[in-house]
Amino acid sequence: MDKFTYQNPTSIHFGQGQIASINQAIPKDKKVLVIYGGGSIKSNGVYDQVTAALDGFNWGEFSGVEPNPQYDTLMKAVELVKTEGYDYLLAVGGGSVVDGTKFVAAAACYQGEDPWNILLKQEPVTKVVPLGCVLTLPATGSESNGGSVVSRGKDKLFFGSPLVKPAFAVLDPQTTLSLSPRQVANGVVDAFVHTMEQYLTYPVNAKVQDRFAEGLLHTLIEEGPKALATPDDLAVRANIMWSATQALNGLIGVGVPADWTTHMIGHELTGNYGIDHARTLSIVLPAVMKVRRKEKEAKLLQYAERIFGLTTGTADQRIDAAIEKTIAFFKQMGVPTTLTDVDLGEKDIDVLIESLKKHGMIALSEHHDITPEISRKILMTAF
Ligand SMILES: NC(=O)c1ccc[n+]([C@@H]2O[C@H](COP(=O)([O-])OP(=O)(O)OC[C@H]3O[C@@H](n4cnc5c(N)ncnc54)[C@H](O)[C@@H]3O)[C@@H](O)[C@H]2O)c1
Repeated sequence: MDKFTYQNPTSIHFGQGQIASINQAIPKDKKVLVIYGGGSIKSNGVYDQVTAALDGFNWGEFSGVEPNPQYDTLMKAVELVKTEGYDYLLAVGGGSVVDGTKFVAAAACYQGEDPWNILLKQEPVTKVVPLGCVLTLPATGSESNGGSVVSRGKDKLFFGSPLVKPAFAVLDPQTTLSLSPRQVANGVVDAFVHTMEQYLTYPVNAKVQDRFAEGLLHTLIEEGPKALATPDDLAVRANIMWSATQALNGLIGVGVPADWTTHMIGHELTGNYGIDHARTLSIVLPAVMKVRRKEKEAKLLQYAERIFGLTTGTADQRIDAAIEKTIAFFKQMGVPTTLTDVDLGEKDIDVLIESLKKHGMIALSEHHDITPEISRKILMTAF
């Protein structure tokens, strides 16, 4: 196991009715800006619960943060924070709203030339407006990590800072009951791929992280299809919600290598073609598993045995079967697993490779050896 320092400062308020706890979680002297998306929180009762919990606070609101939050929209919120003197941000929504709020938190305190450089040039974040969140879509883990993904035109870029980890996150599974089957499936697949990207590398004798990751994979494989078949089952939603948080709150990733190739190629698919984030991952991950089967052999065999009980046949046969079972799980969740499924052809690959190069994604993987040519091979394998 590699050495690490781990701290997760986000207080989690989990369970039905926990939105009320934001009344105690935010300091009373703060002026709070509630940031949300297209308004689903107004039809599912979440907005009413949030406003009730903010009784007695000085607060305002900013709506309209899009899926794959857009820089120009977020900069309007930054302006509002500065002109109105908000000193606390409350994100209410899915990963896009939480990510967008993290950027607002950092950009509102940014002293440099252009806040886009936080993403483009990875300029360090030194000060932020504090933030908390009410999560309505279990998927990204953004509710208790320091990551954020923001889009500007076709550029979809990532920044990370411990300073933007939310101070608290409310996770009430009840809020997820209004999600469409598509968004439920996307969330399960996103959490599954986060786990895989921190697990499917090479062994470093990190038994706790491995078995924790395997527990999350088992849970998502068991509960994901149930969430589609019995959409009112709150117990299923609770298990998915907690899995998604644990998949990317840093815990399974400490002391082990990670391979974010699937996410980085996936961002180009969303940036260029608008494909839902999770649906890019279900297309790219099986191809990464196929192309990198030698580099990942030991962990692929462990995955085959511990997740799918595959113990007979040659190593190659077990790996093939594990990849097929992964694809079958994605198909069960109703997400695409090939570029053909989303109507892309070979001509689109040049566009994607150029975007990867433009964004500096030229040395991906746990070995930093996935060049644009290997990314091309991965994409060609994804048909
Ligand atoms: N910060 C991270 O660590 C991290 C990790 C992975 C992905 N991401 C990013 O997060 C974004 C995706 O976030 P997401 O998957 O949570 O989806 P999302 O926030 O984009 O939401 C998807 C859709 O679901 C709707 N929605 C949300 N909650 C709802 C509810 N309870 N009922 C009905 N509709 C609801 C939203 O309005 C939106 O239309 C992408 O930009 C992705 O790149 C971030």
